[in-house]
Amino acid sequence: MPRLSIDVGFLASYTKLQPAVRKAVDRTFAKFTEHTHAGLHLEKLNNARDPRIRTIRIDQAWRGVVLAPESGDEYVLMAVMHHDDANAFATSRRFSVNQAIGVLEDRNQQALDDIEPALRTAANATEERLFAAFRDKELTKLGVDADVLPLVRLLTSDTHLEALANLLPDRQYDALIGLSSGMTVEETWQELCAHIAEEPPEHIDTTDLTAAIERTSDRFAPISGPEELADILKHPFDVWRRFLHPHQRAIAYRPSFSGPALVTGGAGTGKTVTAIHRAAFLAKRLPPGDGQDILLTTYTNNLADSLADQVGLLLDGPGLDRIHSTTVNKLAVRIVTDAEGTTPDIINRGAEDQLWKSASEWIGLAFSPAFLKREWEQVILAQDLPHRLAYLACSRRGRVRPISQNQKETVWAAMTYALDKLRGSGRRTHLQVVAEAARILAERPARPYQHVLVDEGQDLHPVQWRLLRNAVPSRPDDLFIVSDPNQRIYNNYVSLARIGIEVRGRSNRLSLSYRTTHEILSRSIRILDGDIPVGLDDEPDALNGYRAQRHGARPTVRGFTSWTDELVGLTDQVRVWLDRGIEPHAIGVAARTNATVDQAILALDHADIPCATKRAADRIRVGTMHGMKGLEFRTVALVGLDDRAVPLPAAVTDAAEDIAAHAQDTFRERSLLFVACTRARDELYLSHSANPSPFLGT
Ligand SMILES: Nc1ncnc2c1ncn2[C@@H]1O[C@H](COP(=O)(O)OP(=O)(O)OP(=O)(O)O)[C@@H](O)[C@H]1O
Repeated sequence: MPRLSIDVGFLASYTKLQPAVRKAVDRTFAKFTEHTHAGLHLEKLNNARDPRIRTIRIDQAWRGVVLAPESGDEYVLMAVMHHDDANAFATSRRFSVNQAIGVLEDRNQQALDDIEPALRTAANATEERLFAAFRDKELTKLGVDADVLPLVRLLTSDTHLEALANLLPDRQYDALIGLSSGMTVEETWQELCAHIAEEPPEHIDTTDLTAAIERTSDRFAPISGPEELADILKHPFDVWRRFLHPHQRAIAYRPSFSGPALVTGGAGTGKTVTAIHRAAFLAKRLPPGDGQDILLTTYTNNLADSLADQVGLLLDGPGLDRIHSTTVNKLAVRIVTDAEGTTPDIINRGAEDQLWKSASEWIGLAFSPAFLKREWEQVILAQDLPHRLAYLACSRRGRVRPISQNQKETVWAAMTYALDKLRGSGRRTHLQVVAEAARILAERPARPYQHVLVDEGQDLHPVQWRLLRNAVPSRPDDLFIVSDPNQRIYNNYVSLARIGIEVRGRSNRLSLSYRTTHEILSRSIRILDGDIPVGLDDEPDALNGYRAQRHGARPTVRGFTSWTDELVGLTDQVRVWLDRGIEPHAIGVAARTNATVDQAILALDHADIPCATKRAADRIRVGTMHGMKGLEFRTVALVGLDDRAVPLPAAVTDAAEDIAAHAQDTFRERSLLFVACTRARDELYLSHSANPSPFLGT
């Protein structure tokens, strides 16, 4: 039976069409999936570099370009273009299966033929050869095929190689770039393997298009029938729904993980997308029922809403109502409310800070409010220490500043004072409510969920992990966790193994950023200054292999002599973006503190630029760097990046008080700026007045 696949480039060309042409395209290609294409005329072209490429009439002006087999039944929709462009495209392309890694690739054969004489002339003028150090056998092992090899032997410089960037098959070009930039054959091979989910077989059958298409899931999506085609064409911009990187697909659609699984990867590598696909996959497998069996949870309400929206794009009908998207804190409030019959009264952040201030004063300022709060959250709540003796005996994991037993007595006295006061007010902190919910679930005979999926895992507190652990029975496919320790922006340093969540042997890494450009990524990585955080699996996370395929403008860094001028600079920049046609909601502006955010809003208002702190289609979004977590924009402006604000002195423990906490806090501030920068898809603008943040200098 004929099988149809879509090339991701087809969707890109489809998005540019007028609605009437789109309709004609829909009608034409629906026939393919109905297997009645015998009646469609696939036009063979004279001079085609690949006899399998045909065009198909959409209407008077438009043509589809299709890879159609001479025998066999694998069809690929490649593009839809204006008649002449379609003919030029169709005659110039040639498809092949990469002989090293087995992916399906294409080249601009006509342009390669055209450029060959110039390369030969240049080669005749010199003895130099770019790849003289490599034997044919080595190049062949890296996928360079018999047609490309003679051309490669003519190359004399990097510039000549770069001229072939969009002409050679992508993976063959990548291999050559790897070698020319000084990598060994083995290192280049490792890089190539990043494009496939599994080691390729010993022998690749270069005539097997079906297997090649399956290995190339980031570019080709096989279609099961007319409904699926219609569904894809209804959401042509949401490419992530069907085109997954082979690694994303291998993780999301793995039949089963024998226990909790962890997915790590830098910002924008599609961790959330992978979790959403996994949730949809698990939902479709659930036996019939009417409960919400899958918990999909994340850090903030906004992100939980966006997860729910994305799940809705993947699943409609069965399965969708089985997934409960919420935050851990909201889940806890619901459990406690159900158990106690009333909604818990939660203390706000200002009142909580005041509480620790008064506790610190009560012990004669022997320890600062920040120290006490951290000790309460990171030691007492984290280790679930129920009484004084347990605290005196505990090892204070995660806190490096040593304190004596006498000092522990003082700290405990302050804790007792603060907690008594809190109890007296009838209120609780968020974490206390979460701890209570974890306890309630632990005492119940049954767990409420079949599967729990966690996004932004790096920022959850041990108490929140205990709740999630108690929300699902320990068994295969219980927990699926997504995390990036380089994006940790709260004070939670968790070892999952200590909480009874063992992910060893089930850790997976994603490394290709789909969001941002190479230039923005390089700038953002420099902010981290080479520090390597430890992940939830107790392994250092150096962002190995983290990369972006797209290139774009280098980020702009602007220094001003005053904050007023800096705000004028901001409004000018936003105006330029708007004038270039960037939609307001695709522009993000962020600053380190609420006060600077307020001033940025005032400046934008004053310049008649509509803005809001929440998502709105016709307004640019302004918020704190914390508020940018998990979001993305086409362009991002970060303002107020002075040495007085980034790192924010109030958020960093004094080195004299606790040197380890100081280092942790400083890295957390770096991560915060990293998170904010990596929200940008295409352009990043950074500005400061006075001295720049030290993080910009590295
Ligand atoms: N396979 C894919 N094809 C196309 N786009 C993708 C793919 N995977 C992810 N994306 C897109 O890349 C962007 C980043 O994806 P996602 O939010 O899942 O990354 P993330 O790793 O969770 O990012 P962060 O850690 O910064 O929150 C999104 O716009 C998403 O739609």
